[in-house]
Amino acid sequence: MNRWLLPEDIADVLPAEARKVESLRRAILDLYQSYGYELVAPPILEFLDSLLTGTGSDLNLQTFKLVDQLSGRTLGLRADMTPQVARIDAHLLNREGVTRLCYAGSIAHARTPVGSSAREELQLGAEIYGCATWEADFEAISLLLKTLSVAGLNKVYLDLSHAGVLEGILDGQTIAKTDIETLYSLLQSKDRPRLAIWAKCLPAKSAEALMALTELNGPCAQVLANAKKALPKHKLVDEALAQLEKLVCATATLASDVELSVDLADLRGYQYHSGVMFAAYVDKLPQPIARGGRYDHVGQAFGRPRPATGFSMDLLTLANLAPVAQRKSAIVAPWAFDADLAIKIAELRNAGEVVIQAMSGDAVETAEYFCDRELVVQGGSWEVNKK
Ligand SMILES: N[C@@H](Cc1c[nH]c[nH+]1)C(=O)O
Repeated sequence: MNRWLLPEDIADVLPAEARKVESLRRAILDLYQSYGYELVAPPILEFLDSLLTGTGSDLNLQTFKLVDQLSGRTLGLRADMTPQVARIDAHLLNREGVTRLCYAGSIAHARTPVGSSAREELQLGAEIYGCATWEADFEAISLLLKTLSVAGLNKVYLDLSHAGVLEGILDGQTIAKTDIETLYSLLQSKDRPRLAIWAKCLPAKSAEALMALTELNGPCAQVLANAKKALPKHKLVDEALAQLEKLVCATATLASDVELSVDLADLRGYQYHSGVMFAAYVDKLPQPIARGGRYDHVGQAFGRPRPATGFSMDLLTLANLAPVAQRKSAIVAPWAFDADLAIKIAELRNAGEVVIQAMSGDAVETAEYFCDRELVVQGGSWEVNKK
């Protein structure tokens, strides 16, 4: 076996792509800064019980585990930074007002996520804590759309959903965790025959509502109007539909090229999501490019209830879809102990040029730069010439 083989669905990021990823990362974090988001950098490893606080079994299954040789305790390699950022807000910052945080860091999945071919991602996201009303969800959605536009992705399909609808329908029923997981996947795949069998144990009204959910998807106004008729009257359901209505109206005023739809059976987020949920899609990618939503219970699990909402995405996937950046042009310089040459190179670099020195006469090989000029001696001084 080749010793340099990498594990399945783990890959290197090579120069031209890495540069694209890095320039996007900088542009997006600068955008978040202009909105007042503060950058945080949680550790890549944590005690497993802390890492999974307030989350569901889906995140547990996605988390790589290892033993800490210092404490003997089990550590988890993060599969999602969002709960870590909630921990920072709840315990380390301890603020009462609205806090906006953003982050960019590596995460790893124990199993390759459906539709993906990578177990490592560069997760980038923004979260708002301390605001329980829809304005925070709206800011998260607006910022998500701006982020995609910074990456050159302007045609976006935004799917909205709400965890409160299902919670309202199932209110008063005791359902085992594993059964709930099956329900999520049946709703996700809109598998009506199997859903009908699954729902047999429920009162007829709840079973009918679950079946109705699989058809409540499509243009927002129509779906929300149908939902009001088809779903049972329940405080949680009514609140969820009212929140979605407000968000849809506000999002429709955004100037970008967004196609909005509602899919009340699409609860594609992690199980910790508790309110409005959204997924953004772009052409040429079957799975969402970004996901987000409300998760008010995570802070509570850390001992300090804090409303929370936000979104995250994989920067590597985003960079892959972003239009190809032009190769930066570069100047090739010889390698020599020459004070004038050193001064000239420093001047050019200070002026923003890329200057690459050729070692011992070898040709410069680079995929990232386009070496279209060279430094040569002309009339006793170093000058830049076209190659
Ligand atoms: N981290 C979540 C998305 C999210 C961010 N903030 C709230 N939700 C995910 O990967 O699905």
